[in-house]
Amino acid sequence: MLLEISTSILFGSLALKAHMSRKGNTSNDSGKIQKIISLSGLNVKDGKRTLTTQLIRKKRHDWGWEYKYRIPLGRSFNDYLNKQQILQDGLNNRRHKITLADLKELSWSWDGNIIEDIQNLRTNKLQDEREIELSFDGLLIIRVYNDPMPKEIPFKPGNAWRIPVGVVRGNNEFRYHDFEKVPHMVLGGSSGYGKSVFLNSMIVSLLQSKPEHVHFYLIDLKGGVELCDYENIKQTVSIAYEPEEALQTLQVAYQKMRDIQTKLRMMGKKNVVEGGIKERHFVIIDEAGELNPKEAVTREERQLKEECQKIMSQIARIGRSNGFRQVLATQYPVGDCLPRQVKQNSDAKLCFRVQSETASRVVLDNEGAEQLPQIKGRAIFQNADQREILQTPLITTEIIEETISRHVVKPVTEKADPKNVIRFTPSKGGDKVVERKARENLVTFEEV
Ligand SMILES: Nc1ncnc2c1ncn2[C@@H]1O[C@H](COP(=O)(O)OP(=O)(O)OP(=O)(O)O)[C@@H](O)[C@H]1O
Repeated sequence: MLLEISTSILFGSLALKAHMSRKGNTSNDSGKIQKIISLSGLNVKDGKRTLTTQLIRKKRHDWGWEYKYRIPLGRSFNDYLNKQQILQDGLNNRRHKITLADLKELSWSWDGNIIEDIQNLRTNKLQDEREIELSFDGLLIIRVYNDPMPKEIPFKPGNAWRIPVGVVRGNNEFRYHDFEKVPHMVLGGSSGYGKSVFLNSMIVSLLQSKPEHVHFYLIDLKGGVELCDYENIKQTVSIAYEPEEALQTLQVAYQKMRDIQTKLRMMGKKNVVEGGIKERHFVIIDEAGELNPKEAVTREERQLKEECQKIMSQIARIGRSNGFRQVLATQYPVGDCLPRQVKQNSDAKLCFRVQSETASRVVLDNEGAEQLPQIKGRAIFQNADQREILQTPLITTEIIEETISRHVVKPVTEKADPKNVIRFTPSKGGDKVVERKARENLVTFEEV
């Protein structure tokens, strides 16, 4: 009898331990974190005293543990941020041990080959990576997550002017960006981390939820490889692949914005919402760094790029009330690649991994994006209220093609009313602008 009771208690506690361990709830790493902090040289010597990083609070959550530390005088949050990888690797070391709970779990699913099962368990443990995140609110906050974030999230459209941005940790909740609330966005990230995929998700989401009211002014300075798919849809008013064409596309957008402004003034309304205007106009520039006048070789090129940046700044300043939204993406976030006024007016920022703290500052006004893991689609999304790490959706070519196929129109060649013609210096690709403007029956360009 006594033996039966003690066996039940033993197996009951083993089962509970295995369950807790599966949920990651038994692993309290505060001691280990403090040890790693100390070994990586973050404590401070003050004469004979050593000032340490003091644990103030720890809290268990469904997703893992949160630890709060007071950092010693003489250390900054950045010092800890620079050691993030060391901390993460140190914490993951311990997981390589096979525990009693693991063996207990194994016994439940044992299929007769214990050696192979233990080998598999060890391999899985070695690949098992917990991720950590650091932040600062007066105290250093270290979050240790039980499970890594998913590396691939399928595309899911938003609704109205809300587009999907990505999925956050823990409950895998989708975050959206509402262009009615925050009209402009900047995107940054080193090559190959997901800027263009994100732009595609955004355009497809808008096409699916607002096909009758969305208008695009697309500038693809990566030679047209990313946005050319949208060239022949009715929502694309103008598209450009070279800086000269970019100026024309921006001029078309600017002219339209002025027309709306005049219309609203005549109606006595302050903005498109008050004026009942449902159309929204999206100026999207992939590789805005190509329009940086500082990078120009000739005087003409510099003037052209300055003109482009002037219009981008004006759209950023007065676009909101006139229904204009601007999204700029850049792979080279250096100081002046994004005009100051554009940055000041773009409260939404999405930054994939970048090379340096400086690049992170250009996009986010904060460091951090240089510490993101080398995972495609992993980004920091920041607006006035919050800053979160998320995994952006991966849209498939099939979804893009299927969405586009619903809106393709044949290029129209008729000209607009001659009295609306603006003159411009000829360049490659000008015809494309003429065609689209004529189709929309807006102001058109005519070569001189
Ligand atoms: N959200 C994502 N989830 C998973 N994989 C992704 C995601 N975004 C991009 N990728 C992968 O990364 C590749 C490169 O993405 P993308 O073309 O968007 O990079 P980019 O930042 O625009 O690079 P570049 O500036 O060099 O063009 C994609 O072909 C895809 O395989």
